[in-house]
Amino acid sequence: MPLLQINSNVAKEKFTKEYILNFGNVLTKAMNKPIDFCVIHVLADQLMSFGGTFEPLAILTLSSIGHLGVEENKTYSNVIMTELEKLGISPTRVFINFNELQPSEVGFNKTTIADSK
Ligand SMILES: O=C(O)c1cc2cc(O)c(O)cc2[nH]1
Repeated sequence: MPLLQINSNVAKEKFTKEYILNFGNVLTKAMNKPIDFCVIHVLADQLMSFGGTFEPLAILTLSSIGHLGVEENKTYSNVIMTELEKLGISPTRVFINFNELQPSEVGFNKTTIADSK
């Protein structure tokens, strides 16, 4: 659990392995899910503008089987944007799309998560 995709115009060098691993630990703790199936995919150095400027920004998708919701997503938004602030990305220049998935909608190990639990 879960899949966090980060698209950003910030330099790839800023997304160190240590930073990414810590991000996963902080996020999975907040989501109360094990880190076992957690994937963090960073697409850095992207050519992106926001509001007519090229100041640091990030657009994210958080996909998860369960554990998302109206109140929960506010907490995850806080946690995620706090981590991104460490790289100089203002919370006013971040959007997160929350994507709730069914176990049958995620393929894994030649079947789906629905069958592998
Ligand atoms: O919630 C999970 O455990 C979960 C969903 C999901 C979707 C995905 O595309 C992945 O690569 C990992 C993953 N984990």
